[in-house]
Amino acid sequence: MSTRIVIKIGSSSLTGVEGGLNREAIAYFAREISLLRAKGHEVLLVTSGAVAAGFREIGYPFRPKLLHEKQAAAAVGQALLMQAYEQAFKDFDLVIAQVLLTRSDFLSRKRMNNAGMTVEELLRQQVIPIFNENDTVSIDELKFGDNDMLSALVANLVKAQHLIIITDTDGVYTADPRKHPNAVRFERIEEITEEIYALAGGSGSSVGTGGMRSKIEAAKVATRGGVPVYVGRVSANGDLNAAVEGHGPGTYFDTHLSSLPMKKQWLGFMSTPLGAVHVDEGAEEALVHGGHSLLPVGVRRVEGSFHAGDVVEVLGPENKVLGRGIVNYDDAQLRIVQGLSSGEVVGKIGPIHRLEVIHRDEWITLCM
Ligand SMILES: Nc1ncnc2c1ncn2[C@@H]1O[C@H](COP(=O)(O)OP(=O)(O)O)[C@@H](O)[C@H]1O
Ligand SMILES: N[C@@H](CCC(=O)OP(=O)(O)O)C(=O)O
Repeated sequence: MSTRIVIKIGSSSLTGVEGGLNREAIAYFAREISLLRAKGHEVLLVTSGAVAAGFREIGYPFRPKLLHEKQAAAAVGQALLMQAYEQAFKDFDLVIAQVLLTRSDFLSRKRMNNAGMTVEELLRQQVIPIFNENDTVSIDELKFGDNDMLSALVANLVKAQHLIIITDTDGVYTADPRKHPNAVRFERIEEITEEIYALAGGSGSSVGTGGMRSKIEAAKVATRGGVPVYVGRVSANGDLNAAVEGHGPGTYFDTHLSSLPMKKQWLGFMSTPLGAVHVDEGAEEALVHGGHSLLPVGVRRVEGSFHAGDVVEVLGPENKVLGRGIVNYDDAQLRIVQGLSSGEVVGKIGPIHRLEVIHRDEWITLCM
């Protein structure tokens, strides 16, 4: 059956330690992807490597650390990267498209939906969309930084059936295998727990950015969105197909969920909360386990400045983030009604449009 597959290739798999593109690697990935296409699968690529490909060309002796230097290197490297992909895919009669996105594109549902429609059209026309972060315009606070999270958001956006994150290690180990040779690989991770987060370290190479931690964060977002994830190395003929078919030598992250509605994905993983609402134990139980809305009576404290319709984060009695929702009160109003029963609320501020602080349809739980 034809499936939709998002493949993320990290800098470490595309470039040498001293920068510059590894054209053999690109030719190899093009061949592997062409085999998936020949089987009728739809393939979308998320590629890193612009900075790594460009820094030597521009004259820097090593991968730059300053933002404007990285942006300059990426501007040079992105062109080289796409040129290399274009040549490599041409050998298989495959047409590619460049899609550069920033985190702020995902903050706006309108821009995100527009990007989604363009990508659907590219796929209809049998084109392979190749995504990267638009490094030259991204600003530090809004950067993906590495492309792991971008690949998860793209996989959710297009409702992919697989997200394959290709890196330079055979998956997730009990510790960074570069530093701990006795570390053991996880074949399957059914649930991403705090323990799994704790054992994942940063990048082990001089060209990679996020390390295993950012891959696990990305896996969490993708699996919550209903997309199963594979993390591993892909280097021999047939490896990519094996990874897609479930017998790759890396780590699989299961999902028991069907794809979340786009509105909830946006709420949970793309929106920016403008304030925080602290709730008591009863409200935590109602929101997280009961599937109920948040009422004023459960609110203990309000932080930040926001308007009705904005996104806020909700924290439990132990300051744990429980989830996010769209709030129906301005922060000033909410401070007046916090802790009040429903009858008291109307007495205090008069007739209101919606009593719930956050309606359950506009809520996503993030603590499970
Ligand atoms: N628990 C772990 N299991 C596997 N790899 C880990 C772990 N902790 C840290 N790493 C490091 O993460 C690196 C992969 O991430 P990164 O360098 O960002 O690669 P990429 O460029 O492919 O995104 C590995 O080479 C490894 O050194
Ligand atoms: N957008 C950047 C990604 C930076 C990066 O190193 O990412 P990754 O290799 O995925 O950890 C680039 O193309 O260089």
